[in-house]
Amino acid sequence: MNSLAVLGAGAWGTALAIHAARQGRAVTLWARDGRHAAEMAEARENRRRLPGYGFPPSLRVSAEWPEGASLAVVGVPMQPLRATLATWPARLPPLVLLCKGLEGGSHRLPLEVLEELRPGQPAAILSGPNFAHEVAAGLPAASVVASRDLALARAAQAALSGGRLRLYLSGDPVGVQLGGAAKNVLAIAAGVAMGAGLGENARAALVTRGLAELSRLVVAFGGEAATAAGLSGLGDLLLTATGERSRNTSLGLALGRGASLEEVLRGRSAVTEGVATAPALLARAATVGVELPVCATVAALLEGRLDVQGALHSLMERPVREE
Ligand SMILES: NC(=O)c1ccc[n+]([C@@H]2O[C@H](COP(=O)([O-])OP(=O)(O)OC[C@H]3O[C@@H](n4cnc5c(N)ncnc54)[C@H](O)[C@@H]3O)[C@@H](O)[C@H]2O)c1
Ligand SMILES: O=P(O)(O)OC[C@H](O)CO
Repeated sequence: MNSLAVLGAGAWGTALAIHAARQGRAVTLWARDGRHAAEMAEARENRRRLPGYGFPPSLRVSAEWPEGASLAVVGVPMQPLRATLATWPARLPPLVLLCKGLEGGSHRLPLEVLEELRPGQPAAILSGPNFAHEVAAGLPAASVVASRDLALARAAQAALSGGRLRLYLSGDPVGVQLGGAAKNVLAIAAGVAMGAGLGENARAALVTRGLAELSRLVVAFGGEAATAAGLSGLGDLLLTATGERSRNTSLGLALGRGASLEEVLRGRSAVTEGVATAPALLARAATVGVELPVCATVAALLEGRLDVQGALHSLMERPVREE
């Protein structure tokens, strides 16, 4: 691997750029906004998205398109992915997407959006239990890099593993992407339960039944049940649904305490992927006849069709069945 580009200076892209540069790799962090790039180059830190973590010397910041990279990590969130890709040059190096979610409207997974726009573009997905600030702090973490193109996934694994970040390889990109999408929606459910004072029993039940929903969905889409039980599924669900640092859980907490969705979103600049993903996930699951009761309840809450008591009622009054 010669040089690595990180396209998009959000929190997670920046953390991975810092991590890779610490491993001695030549890394260019590209920001679309020239002012943001200039600020980062001056401060040697991304004060807008990941304050407090200085850039290693081998991390270069640029608003100029990084030519000649042999691999590029894409740090753009799910909803702006399509519009952002459309502005990029025709020829791109192999890509590693970081986003977790489904596109509203098309209900597509990240690699599907890419394939639709750039047919044949080599790409992988990286997903797992990773808060950006912990990786930037050099704390130990693990994640999964998945692609149908295992040679590319191996190249990404080699380029980004090292130090305290351990990447596992997977040939199940659909299962990995569904895990990253569903955990955001399920984390909102966990947050609502805690915010509304429903108790830790309720949270554990929601997370576990949510994992069962995810497993059914992964298998229905031709993925492996083991992927749902791995880092990108159970692992990320554990982290996101229990960590108050999670934007999805904290949004759920606020809703559970009685705030409206508009109030919560008004106060944030960072993405909360579960909001747009909840209805998209349901629509996608309906195409293969998979029922997602916990995710459906979150979607109904977000759309204002249910309040917390109504949500609780709709889940508890479902017919009892085998686990
Ligand atoms: N932050 C984390 O800890 C973390 C960890 C793992 C995965 N992820 C995933 O990585 C993706 C990026 O998350 P993040 O936390 O780095 O994002 P962020 O909110 O910190 O930054 C978003 C980045 O995308 C760019 N962008 C382009 N178009 C945009 C638009 N229309 N709206 C918002 N931003 C736009 C912004 O300029 C910015 O660089 C998400 O899908 C998220 O789920 C995040
Ligand atoms: O803050 P969240 O909820 O977007 O979660 C961040 C990461 O996806 C955790 O793996």
